[in-house]
Amino acid sequence: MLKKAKILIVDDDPLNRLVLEKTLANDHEIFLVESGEKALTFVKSTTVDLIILDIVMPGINGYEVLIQLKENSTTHAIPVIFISANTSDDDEAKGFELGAMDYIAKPFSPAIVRARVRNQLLIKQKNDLLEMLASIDGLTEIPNRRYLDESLSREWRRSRRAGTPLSVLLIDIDHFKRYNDCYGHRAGDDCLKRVAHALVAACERGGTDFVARYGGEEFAAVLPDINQQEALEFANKLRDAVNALAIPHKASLNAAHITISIGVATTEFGQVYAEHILLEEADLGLYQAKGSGRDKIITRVIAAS
Ligand SMILES: Nc1nc2c(ncn2[C@@H]2O[C@H](COP(=O)(O)OP(=O)(O)OP(=O)(O)O)[C@@H](O)[C@H]2O)c(=O)[nH]1
Repeated sequence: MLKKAKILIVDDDPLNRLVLEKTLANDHEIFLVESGEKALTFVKSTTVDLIILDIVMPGINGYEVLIQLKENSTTHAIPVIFISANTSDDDEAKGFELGAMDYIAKPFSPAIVRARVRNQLLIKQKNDLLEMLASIDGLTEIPNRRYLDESLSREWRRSRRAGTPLSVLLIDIDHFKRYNDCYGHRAGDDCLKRVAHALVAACERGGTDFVARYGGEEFAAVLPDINQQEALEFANKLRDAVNALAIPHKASLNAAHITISIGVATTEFGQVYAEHILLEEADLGLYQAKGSGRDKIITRVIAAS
């Protein structure tokens, strides 16, 4: 049995909103808004399981709403069903190309709307589960590189489009080979887990900030809307969190405990022409942090390109 799903209905026609609400309110929790702008504002503060979206509306239309939902890491996975009186093949094809899950023609049959909504909610439940399993690193149980790469790609597109800052951090445990050699691989695994959990716990903004395991003893973070100074503060917090663990590392050449080095790359106005540039710059910063003694943070701002 499905738990009551939250469904957002976006339609400028009050009668359509009313009929859709009556059609679905028995089985689901319904929210109604009359414009694309209000829909985008609503999903910033409320998590919904499905959106039923009209296409032709005053202000931004349904296609544009969908584009913006797809570009945002917290809303990109919400299934969208278009509901429209525009029923040409081209309209429908455009909706699917933009990522809509279904397309219902107006006037609609309540029974068909209910059935299609139920189908999409079942698909979403299964997708969420698969997505979660595919995005988690097996050892540390934090997001993996796949999750990070997808998130970076999305956030880079958003930053470029909106001209907003975006920062990327690459974080590497110092002298970890020596740790493995000294304490054994199993202790190395435990150390990786402890560091991973400390990094995750240091992320405060919940949904938007996260730390992923990037590979081996390397971690990474994607920070939307974060400029160089804020990224540096964030990196300092991560470094402090790992230092606070005080994991003994007698084979380290720079401290008596486990430390991390961090490279930070920032685009202040979304002017980076490819997402891999951010990772390359962060990697360069990390290389410099290692070269300047480890347990260090080096930030790099990417100029217009
Ligand atoms: N225990 C354990 N070790 C790992 C894992 N993944 C990578 N490593 C080890 O991490 C070590 C990384 O070594 P290097 O790349 O030489 O870097 P480092 O010793 O940390 O030196 P610097 O980065 O220069 O401070 C290697 O010995 C890898 O075997 C893992 O999942 N578990």
